Amino acid sequence: MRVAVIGTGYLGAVHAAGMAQLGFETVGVDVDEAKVERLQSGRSPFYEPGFDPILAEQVESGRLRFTTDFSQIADADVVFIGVGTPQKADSHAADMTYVDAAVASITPHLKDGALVAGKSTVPVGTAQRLAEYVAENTPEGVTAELAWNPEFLREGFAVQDTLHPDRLVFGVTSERAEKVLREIYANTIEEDGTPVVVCDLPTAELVKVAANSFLATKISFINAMAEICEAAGADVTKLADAIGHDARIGRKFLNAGVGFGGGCLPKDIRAFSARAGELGAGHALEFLAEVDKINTRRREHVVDLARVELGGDLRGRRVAVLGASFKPNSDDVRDSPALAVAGALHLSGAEVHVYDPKGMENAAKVYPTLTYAPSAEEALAGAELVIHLTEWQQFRDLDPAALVGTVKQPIVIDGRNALDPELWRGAGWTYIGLGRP
Ligand SMILES: NC(=O)c1ccc[n+]([C@@H]2O[C@H](COP(=O)([O-])OP(=O)(O)OC[C@H]3O[C@@H](n4cnc5c(N)ncnc54)[C@H](O)[C@@H]3O)[C@@H](O)[C@H]2O)c1
Ligand SMILES: O=c1ccn([C@@H]2O[C@H](COP(=O)(O)OP(=O)(O)O[C@H]3O[C@H](CO)[C@@H](O)[C@H](O)[C@H]3O)[C@@H](O)[C@H]2O)c(=O)[nH]1
Repeated sequence: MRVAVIGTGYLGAVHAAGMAQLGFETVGVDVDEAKVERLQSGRSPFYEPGFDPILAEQVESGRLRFTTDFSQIADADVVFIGVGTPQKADSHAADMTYVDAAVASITPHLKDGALVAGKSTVPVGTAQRLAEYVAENTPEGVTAELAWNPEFLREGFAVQDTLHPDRLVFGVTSERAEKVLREIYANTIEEDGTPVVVCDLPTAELVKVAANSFLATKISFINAMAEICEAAGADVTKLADAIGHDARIGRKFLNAGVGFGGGCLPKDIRAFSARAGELGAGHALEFLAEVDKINTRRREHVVDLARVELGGDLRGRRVAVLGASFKPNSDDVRDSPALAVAGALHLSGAEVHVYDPKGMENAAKVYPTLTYAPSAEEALAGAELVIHLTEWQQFRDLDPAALVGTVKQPIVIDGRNALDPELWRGAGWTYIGLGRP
């Protein structure tokens, strides 16, 4: 079988390389010429652990190629759609222009029997609408079908999650579509025993936003507990350990701190709520507005803490921010809590020096007025306050004893509760965790 992947961002590029790695001849199509050129030369346009070698190897083998020419999908048996669905500029809803444009661009080139498999995260009802569009607009004599196959990969683990997902969801309208998808994913289904959930189109679309809503709710739940712990003088990390031992709750996604960000969780809960409203079921998801509010409050809380630690006025105060990407092992700064905090401090007049191992190039595009330091040590030099906001291993490994003499004032706010309080306090620092005494 031959595969095409439309949209070669974080999802699509890794999916395309994964498909090639599984032995399928694969073409990745994107409208971004620079991105396509870079990918075609075997170099990744973004940082994702383990991706570069697979990309280089598959492009080199000739099994994987990238183009801006949509007619190159003409021999594809399966065409995956992985273009962006960002939040609209003027509302909480998802911007569907990219998905609609991608489907309009491939439809004239689809071959008879092709399966279009949507992977982008979309408002429920999109798949049915696109299925009708494809059925009505394929060339004379061509019958093509549409399925929805949502993607659950995590950035930082994208390669592993693409090749060995926890589960597969096939939203289909025919046995044939299910059979094609089972063939595509035969490797993981047979070797890993990956569970497959076969369902209708709207259920497949909803599984994706339901999963992200649950994850976001879990994080905001523990951050709400952090607020209570702060008020009561309790420790949210111990609380999370204790409730997490209950297998029904589980410890994962109970790390309290500055909250969730990224190109998925924040915009997905908002788009889901907006769509529920359109369906007349907005009341069912009112709690997601609270989840969002708790999350935003965490960022504000860190800025407030910084202001208090610096005596009430941030103007002219030198602050080191460790972290720019929305999570470690990624260069993605979309809706990054670290950058939101750094930006707010800067707007309040602080002199902010940011360091991140991989996210600084992207950060500088979004926040060009912040100062970017070439190393963590240089960000810290002369700082009156250090704020740790993205828990890269490199930051966990910092030696507080070696750094204590380089700052003007040894105070650290650990916005991820990931540094060792005893170690930092033992080295002479004032350590402030979130939701911890
Ligand atoms: N990033 C993730 O971890 C992840 C995981 C699961 C699902 N998703 C979902 O997958 C989708 C893509 O996310 P992403 O993070 O890869 O986004 P991204 O912004 O990194 O990539 C999107 C790509 O689509 C391209 N594009 C836009 N319009 C196009 C068109 N008409 N034709 C061809 N290409 C076009 C863009 O140039 C860009 O390269 C979103 O719906 C997102 O919610 C993302
Ligand atoms: O206990 C936790 C866990 C995560 N986070 C934060 O939550 C955000 C999202 O983290 P994560 O979910 O690991 O990253 P993503 O790569 O955005 O992945 C999510 O979004 C993707 C896109 O939809 C889905 O495919 C994934 O399954 C889903 O986990 C990040 O800012 C994390 O710092 C916390 O604050 N506390």
